[in-house]
Amino acid sequence: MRKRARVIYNPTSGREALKKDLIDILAVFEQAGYETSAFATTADPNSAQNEATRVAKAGFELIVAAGGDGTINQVVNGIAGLPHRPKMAIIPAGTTNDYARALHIPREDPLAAAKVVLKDQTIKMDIGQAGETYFINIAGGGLLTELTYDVPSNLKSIFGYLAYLLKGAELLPRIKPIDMDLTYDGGHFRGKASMFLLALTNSIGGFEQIVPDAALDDGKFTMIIVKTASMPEILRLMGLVLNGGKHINDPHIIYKKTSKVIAKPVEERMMINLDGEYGGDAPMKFRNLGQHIEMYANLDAIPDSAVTSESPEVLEAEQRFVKQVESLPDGERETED
Ligand SMILES: Nc1ncnc2c1ncn2[C@@H]1O[C@H](COP(=O)(O)OP(=O)(O)OP(=O)(O)O)[C@@H](O)[C@H]1O
Repeated sequence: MRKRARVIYNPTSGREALKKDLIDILAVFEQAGYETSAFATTADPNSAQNEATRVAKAGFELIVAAGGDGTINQVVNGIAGLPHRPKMAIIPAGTTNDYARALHIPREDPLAAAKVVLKDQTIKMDIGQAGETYFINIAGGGLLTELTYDVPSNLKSIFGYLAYLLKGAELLPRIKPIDMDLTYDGGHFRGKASMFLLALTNSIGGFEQIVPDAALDDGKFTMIIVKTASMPEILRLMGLVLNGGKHINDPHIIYKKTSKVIAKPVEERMMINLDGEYGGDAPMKFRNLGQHIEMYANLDAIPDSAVTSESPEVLEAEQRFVKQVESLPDGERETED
């Protein structure tokens, strides 16, 4: 039997280019050896997720997520918990398209994005699990991340967001550090911070310098804790970001690699942001599922530093080691309070 592919596309996302090119996109996947059909997502917010689960259970070999980062997130949520997870391909059609940027998939031309499949290059991507939900790119908590819910979606890039904050002066008094308690591989932070972020790729809000050294398949999040909440300090840090990622050594920043995080609020409520959407309240456990979903990517264009040569077995051994270290009494571990 021929391999089967399902294109799950959001007919409302981004430009009309996706719908216009759909017939040609289907032909590309046929050319790649897949018997291909298409499903248009509906106003039901779970439609992409449900369809992804259905076709994965039916044994399809490939799901093509065509839309914005929200559609990719939903497809991943539909398959991440299943034992048989089809491969994925990405056709970006949103506004920011962080995920396609990380995989070096063309972002302006849906047909060119589809043709990446013809190169037959894939990468087994790490994804994150937070409670029962999965995320593909970024999780976070703290008041700086909570404010994103109020931001119009066309400003959801980090810098558009800062401009919005500076303009919308009524939001500024809400930015203050809150007490948080974060346990990560080999360390612990308890103190005031304006946000923490867990990144899976180096592509956040349209920028590649916030997490300059994120690897896509090393089984680890890059964690950033921003300890200051002063707007001039945050703007200075953004300046360091633009200046080649120099923020990572700043004393206001904790920058670590970790495969697991437990986030607990101390006194105030801490809402958790998963891929830009509200994802429940802390306490929350985050786990990196190393090399969990195989995706077509433009591997030639991805820098070597973003791809590990480690096999899943080596990653597993590393994670076992981390567990052993975590079971040591606190005094034998590094702490940061
Ligand atoms: N047929 C539809 N009618 C109305 N809403 C839809 C439909 N299909 C999907 N949606 C909604 O679109 C949202 C997902 O959007 P997606 O991320 O794909 O594109 P986008 O919003 O253009 O991207 P970006 O977030 O990058 O701007 C979800 O909230 C989903 O419920």
